[in-house]
Amino acid sequence: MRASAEPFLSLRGVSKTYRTGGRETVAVSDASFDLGDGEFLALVGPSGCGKSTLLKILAGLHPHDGGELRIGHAGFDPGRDIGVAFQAPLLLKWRRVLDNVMLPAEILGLPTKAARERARDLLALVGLEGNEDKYPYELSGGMQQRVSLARALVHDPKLVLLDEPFGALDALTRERMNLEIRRIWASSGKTVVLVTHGVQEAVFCATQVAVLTAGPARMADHFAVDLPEPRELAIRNTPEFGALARRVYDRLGIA
Ligand SMILES: Nc1ncnc2c1ncn2[C@@H]1O[C@H](COP(=O)(O)OP(=O)(O)OP(=O)(O)O)[C@@H](O)[C@H]1O
Repeated sequence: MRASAEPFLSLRGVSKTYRTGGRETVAVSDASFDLGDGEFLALVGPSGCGKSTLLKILAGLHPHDGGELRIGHAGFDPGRDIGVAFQAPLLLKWRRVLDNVMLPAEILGLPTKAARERARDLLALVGLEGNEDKYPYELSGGMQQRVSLARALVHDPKLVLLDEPFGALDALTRERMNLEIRRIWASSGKTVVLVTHGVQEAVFCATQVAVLTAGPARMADHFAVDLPEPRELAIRNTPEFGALARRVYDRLGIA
């Protein structure tokens, strides 16, 4: 692990209750954990357990209404240093693929030439070389999701928040993207938080796994994944991997 003395992320008793139409929904209760610099955290759990809500709190899109949250070190700028990719790709349909990827760099006023080069490199990295001038409607759902992943990285953020970014991909592309996101993570030193329903994906990708359960939403477990690096897909067949995956299934009450 690459944790420094002061954690990059620190949550203590973070909670969030939605109040709509006279109804209250406890989406997150008592989320407490530390995450070191350059760690890769997977938030895993069933639908409705509050994973997306927790990610949106980290992204600064939703306020939390209880507990304490600290992100980044001195000089960390949430507007500049966070990259987010959501379940839905949310591309602008009137902009070509390259211009969609460029969007955060434009908003932040980063030098155009360097940003365009980086956008092209990222599109190649996610397997979309040659699609730069297409419009989103010309791409499959999985390709659109990969554009949104490239867009989340274009401004070189320190913290990357990924909400089920591989959900719409076929199984083979999903495995390839798991390897790619690990490669990007390993070579960049970024801190990554990945929301997923996939137990195997969580254990394969992450250095830390947090298990959330629904009804009521709460954190059921949080552990380090001490598997050797770099990881290849075959690691999923080892007893060590199997034991960690079983631990998650147990916490989720899946026999
Ligand atoms: N904007 C909102 N207003 C009211 N309730 C909400 C809102 N967003 C989420 N919820 C509720 O909060 C709970 C947690 O939702 P959340 O989307 O965080 O779960 P999730 O674990 O990400 O689910 P999924 O895996 O299906 O995306 C659910 O009961 C959901 O209905």
